[in-house]
Amino acid sequence: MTGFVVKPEPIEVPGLVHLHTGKVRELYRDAQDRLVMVASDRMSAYDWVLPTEIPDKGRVLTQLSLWWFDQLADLVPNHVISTDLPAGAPADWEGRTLICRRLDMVPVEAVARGYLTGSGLKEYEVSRTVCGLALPEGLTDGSELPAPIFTPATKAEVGEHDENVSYEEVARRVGADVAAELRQTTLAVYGRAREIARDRGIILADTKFEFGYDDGTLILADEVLTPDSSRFWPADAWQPGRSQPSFDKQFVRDWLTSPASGWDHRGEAPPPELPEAVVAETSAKYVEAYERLTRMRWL
Ligand SMILES: N#Cc1c(N)ncnc1-c1cnn(Cc2cccc(F)c2)c1
Repeated sequence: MTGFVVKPEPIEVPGLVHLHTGKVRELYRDAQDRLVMVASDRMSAYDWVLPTEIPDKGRVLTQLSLWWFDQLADLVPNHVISTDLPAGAPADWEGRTLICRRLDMVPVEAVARGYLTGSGLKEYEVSRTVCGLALPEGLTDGSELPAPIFTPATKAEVGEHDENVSYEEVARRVGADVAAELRQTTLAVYGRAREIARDRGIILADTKFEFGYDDGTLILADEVLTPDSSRFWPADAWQPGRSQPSFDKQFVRDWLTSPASGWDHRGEAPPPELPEAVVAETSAKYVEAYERLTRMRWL
């Protein structure tokens, strides 16, 4: 259950209709029936939206997503129309706002995994499968899979975990043709992205895409290949058999699980505010992810 310590009130902007408050993003619709996606500086960890924001996180991850959309444009079209600020929007939305085509969304979280961890590991430990796909014996937390797999999930209610489903269940829900196109495109995009990341010393362990259709064409939507939608691991610290250090969340996880926080992440109490040092280190990690992946300086 992803909880908010304090659920944010959406900002009212003339001409925009607020549609949804996500864990770390807001969704609006404009007068031209386009979507306006605004990335906040909120961060989630241990199924909570933390009370402390991470400076510049929303802007860094939006610019990273735009860079990935560009890297992938030959594989799949995307939903971004522009990054122009809607009239009357707050100035601090600059750089973290995407104006997007409104699509007929496929109600499936299109997940690709190249490594075994998280919910996939949990299923594997019971059944030696993930989403019903048989995997070899002997795999452990962080193991590289023999080949990347498509492991779809159904979108959970706000605050709940997505539920892994089989490919056959996806085909039952959206039809065989859409299921096949979803799997093929997800694995092609993951394959390209994992190579780009690996060339930069970063393992893209897994990632979640959202797709929609526009006039019969499959379109890549949402945000893509950010540390919020993906697991990024520093390649030089990869060691199967244990939980891998997260590229962006490790400082926060380490502090929240240390005696210094006075918090039990398995309990019901909301998490405490983060110390300034942890905030600064985490903000720097998002900038580092941007600079290493894009090979551009974050100015
Ligand atoms: N992307 C996209 C999209 C599109 N291009 N067309 C129609 N619907 C969506 C859409 C609907 N929900 N979401 C998830 C979402 C994203 C961002 C913030 C949130 F709060 C929630 C995406």
